[in-house]
Amino acid sequence: MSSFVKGVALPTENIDGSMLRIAIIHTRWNYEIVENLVRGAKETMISHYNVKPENIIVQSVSGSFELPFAAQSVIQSSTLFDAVICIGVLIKGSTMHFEYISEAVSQGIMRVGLDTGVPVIFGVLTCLNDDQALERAGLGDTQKKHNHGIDWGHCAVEMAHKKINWKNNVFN
Ligand SMILES: Nc1c(NC[C@H](O)[C@H](O)[C@H](O)CO)[nH]c(=O)[nH]c1=O
Ligand SMILES: CC(=O)[C@@H](O)COP(=O)(O)O
Repeated sequence: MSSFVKGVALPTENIDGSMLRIAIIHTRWNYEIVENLVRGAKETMISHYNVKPENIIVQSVSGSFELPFAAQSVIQSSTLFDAVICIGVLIKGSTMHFEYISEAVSQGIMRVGLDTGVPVIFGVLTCLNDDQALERAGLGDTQKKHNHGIDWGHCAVEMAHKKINWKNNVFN
């Protein structure tokens, strides 16, 4: 059995997030799981990068299919956001609904980021059963559990920081 642990290495540079403004848009579908993912992202940005709690705007929508529209609408508001994190949990049921939403949401979220120029983080779990979702939100009772919301918090701050640097031709 491989000892390789799947996961993401943290950014190498020290990032000061104290001036960043981040939006988190989450679903109310599977909210017990979503709630922990949101918590992980928020706490990571605050504790690791000094993002101010008042600069983290949290909005909810019904389900994951609404996330791309919500992200676009929030970005087009008069508030300038440095990054947006879309958080949802899709759990396969007995129809093809899961497959259609998963594809539409992933393509939609990517398109909003590319169209607007604001980093939009894909924080949607696409799970085949409840246990997969619980494990990836740091819940449940397996040793492998890990809250991916933490990863998304790191990613949002890094992409916001790099977007600003790259715009100013800083490539350190
Ligand atoms: N089954 C799940 C959904 N379904 C709802 C859709 O996302 C959408 O809200 C509805 O079709 C109205 O447009 N959403 C999730 O986030 N997770 C699910 O497991
Ligand atoms: C992801 C979904 O839409 C899914 O949970 C819906 O369940 P079903 O396919 O049984 O209607």
